[in-house]
This record gives sequence, structure tokens and C-alpha cells, in this order.
Amino acid sequence: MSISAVSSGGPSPGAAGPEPVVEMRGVDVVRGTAHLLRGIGWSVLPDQRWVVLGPNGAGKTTLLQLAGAHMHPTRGEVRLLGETMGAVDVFELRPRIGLTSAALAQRIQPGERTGDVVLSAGYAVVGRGRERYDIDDLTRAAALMHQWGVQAVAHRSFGTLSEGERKRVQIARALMTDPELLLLDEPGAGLDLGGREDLVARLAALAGSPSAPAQVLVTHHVEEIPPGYTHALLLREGAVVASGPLAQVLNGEALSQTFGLPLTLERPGGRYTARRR
Ligand SMILES: Nc1ncnc2c1ncn2[C@@H]1O[C@H](COP(=O)(O)OP(=O)(O)OP(=O)(O)O)[C@@H](O)[C@H]1O
Repeated sequence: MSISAVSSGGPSPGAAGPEPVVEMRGVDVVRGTAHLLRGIGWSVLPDQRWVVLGPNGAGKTTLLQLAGAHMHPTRGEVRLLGETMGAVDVFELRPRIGLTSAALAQRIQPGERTGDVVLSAGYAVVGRGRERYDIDDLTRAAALMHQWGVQAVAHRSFGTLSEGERKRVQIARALMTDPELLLLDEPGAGLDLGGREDLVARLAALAGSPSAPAQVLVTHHVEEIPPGYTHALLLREGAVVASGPLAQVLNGEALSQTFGLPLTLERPGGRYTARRR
């Protein structure tokens, strides 16, 4: 099997510009009496890199589940890679979207060989079974493991890796299918300072690559926003506080409103930092 030949989702003929990879209109997600998301409107273009910021329980993971075709909205329209959710086979859509999350990481058996965790992504399975891989797959997996600094641990079992190595293995796996959209749910969670800085630098390099997919990064921490990210969506209690180009929407006032406490935001050396006012 070759899993590297995936269309790049370019502009449709006659269209004024590139088609959004994510488009949400009037989206609500309701569970019982709980409104997880309300009235979400959001559009992500192929060359954009978005950070989604918000406190615990704001609805960030729910938003990423929708964008990853792992959930349907209760109301409203979600279009992913030009397809409308509800009118498309999600099993055809999901390989075109790379997703990393704590929930997916928990499905990886600690005894799985790390190289197989990356390689098996094309079959949407965790770990190697009876699948057959061709030389292109093996070459791509090796290149991605090199790019994410985990080639040296390819033969180790996943359970023996450090948290930083695990996070980078998951991103390499998410990129294995050459996705048109990469969704990263709190990739910096649980990392020490060195691990975080290494991850931010690698994500900044990916953000700067013109051939890289559209990217959406969920985090609680402005310090984790990689240089090169272009847009921000700020969420609070399931609703959008602000959304748009990073330089326009990310400021102390919007951040204070999002997190519900008075904050100042600074950007020394191209990196953001926030503290209580
Ligand atoms: N099935 C469900 N039924 C009721 N409430 C739910 C359900 N799933 C999630 N929630 C609630 O919806 C809210 C949003 O959850 P979500 O995981 O999207 O938030 P989050 O912003 O990712 O939070 P965190 O930063 O803590 O990971 C939370 O209050 C959560 O408890």
C-alpha cells in the first residue's frame, strides 16, 4: 500500500480562492442540557495555522472532534475538505485529517514498537497487524521519525518513551497519511520546559513549510503558540470570544475575557507570554 499519494486540496476550478479545509456555520453541540458549543462560525484556509485558546471546559476538544470528523453537530453545518458532514462517509474523510489527542494516545498499547505506531496510521489502526507496507510507506515513516527527532527510538516500545518523545511520535503518526489538515489537541501537555521548547520549535518549522497541511493547535498556554502561526480562535463556555488573524485578536483584553481574569499579554522575541495583571 502507498499512503503518500493524497490530493492536496487545491482551489476548485472557477473559485475565487482556495476552498476552506474547515467551515462551520451556526454550529451547536448539545448533550442533555449541556451546551458544549454554541453558534460557532469558523473557516480555516489551507495556508492558515490556527491556535485555539480557552480555559478548561471551554469546548476546545469538542471543536477539534468536529473538525476531525469524529463528531456531528447537533445543529448547524460542518464542511471538512469540501465535504459536508452528514453527507459523506467519515471513514473516507478521516485519513485526510491528522489528529493527535490524549484520547488517541491512550489507545496505543505500551508494548507497541514505536516505528509501527507511525507506520500503521495509513490503516487507521494502532500497531502493526497483518497490514502490508511498501517501500514508500517505510521511507515516509522513517523520514517523519527523523523530522520529529524520534528515529533513535523507532525500535523501542511506545511505553518506554518519555512524554516528549510520545508527543512527537503521535505527530509523526498524524502526518503519515499526508493529511490536508493537522489537528493537535494540547500537544504540549505534560512536557517539561525543554520538551515544550523543542516541540514549539518543531511546530514553528512545520508552520513555515509551504507544503505543510493547514494546522489547528489547541492549548491553554499562549507560551505554546509557535512562531509562524497566523490565526487565533478564543473560546469561552462554548462560544467564540474572538476569532481572526493572531495579531488582531490576541491581546490582553480578549485573553482576560476568555479566561475570566485580568491578564496582560506580552510578545518578547516573537513568543507570547501572559500573566495576571
Ligand atoms: N457527553 C457530554 N455530556 C455532557 N457534558 C459534556 C459531555 N462531553 C463533554 N462535556 C462537557 O463539555 C464541556 C466542554 O468539554 P471539552 O472537552 O470540549 O472542553 P475543553 O475546552 O477541551 O476542556 P479542557 O481544556 O479541560 O480539555 C466540558 O464542561 C465538559 O464537561
